[in-house]
Amino acid sequence: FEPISLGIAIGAASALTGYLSYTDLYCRFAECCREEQPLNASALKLNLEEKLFGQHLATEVILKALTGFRNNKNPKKPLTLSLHGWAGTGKNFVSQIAAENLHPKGLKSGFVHLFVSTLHFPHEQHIKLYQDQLQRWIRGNVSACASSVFIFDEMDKLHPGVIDAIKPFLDYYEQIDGVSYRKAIFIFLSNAGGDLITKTALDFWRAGRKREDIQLKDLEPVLSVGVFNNKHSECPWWPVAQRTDRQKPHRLLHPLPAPGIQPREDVRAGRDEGPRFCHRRRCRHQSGRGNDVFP
Ligand SMILES: Nc1ncnc2c1ncn2[C@@H]1O[C@H](COP(=O)(O)OP(=O)(O)OP(=O)(O)O)[C@@H](O)[C@H]1O
Repeated sequence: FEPISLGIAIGAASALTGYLSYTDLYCRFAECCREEQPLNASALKLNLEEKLFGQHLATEVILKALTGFRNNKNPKKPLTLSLHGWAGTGKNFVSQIAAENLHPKGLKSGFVHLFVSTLHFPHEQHIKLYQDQLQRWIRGNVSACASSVFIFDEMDKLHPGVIDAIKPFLDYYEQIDGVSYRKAIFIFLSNAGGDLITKTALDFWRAGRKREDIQLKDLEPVLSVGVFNNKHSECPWWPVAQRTDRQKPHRLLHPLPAPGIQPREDVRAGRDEGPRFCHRRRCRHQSGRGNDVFP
């Protein structure tokens, strides 16, 4: 079939049968947010099992957290996942799998936003600018799509000032200026604690135990003390973790020798003044102001 004729044929058939709504038709050709659409848990499970190796805890926790969150019509706060592990253990990889299952275009989606600390927030002297632009970015994109996904890579290298800019979106707020952040998903990737996770795995191996025997309870105390409870921790967003843990300590999950996970949900609702809509590769100001620092 030739695509234009096929499109017209589908349109005509839809109009005649009433089978496809305008939205359905539109979303066949353009990317739609589809925030109400539940997550296909079987597809996500299959994806994780087939593509992600050696990360049974990450698989289990991500699957549980994402399906539970997306199938909840009224989440109290956004979902926050924190993945820990050494370099090359699959944190970005698993984030991509998660993103693709939330928005089919994955990292190419206008609803999935990837930030790399050293790339997007490199200069300490520009922290105020980063804070302002990041908050506008999040507001603008959550206004456009409530189920937007924000991935922050290299969290351990992110300036605390920038983390302060993210924190309000993770907290419990019903609404801020009419925008709800409850359906947004924040994924933080960090090398912090990677050595501790690896040491635990090594201890298991030396004791003749299988990697799959490692359970969350084996990692939680190690990471809690070594990363989150340590004044000199590389994990600069400890205050967020601390507050959340106090609220829901049972949600503090620690993963494996690689994507270690620490899912917890945080929430906050907010509203955007709506001055602009930002997408992953560009930021357009409705007011006609200049571009953001983000690519
Ligand atoms: N557990 C895994 N299962 C399958 N493939 C993996 C796994 N870990 C890493 N890989 C492969 O290695 C590549 C690099 O991994 P990835 O970028 O996800 O690591 P990372 O933990 O994010 O590292 P960094 O901390 O340096 O950002 C992935 O694109 C993937 O192809």
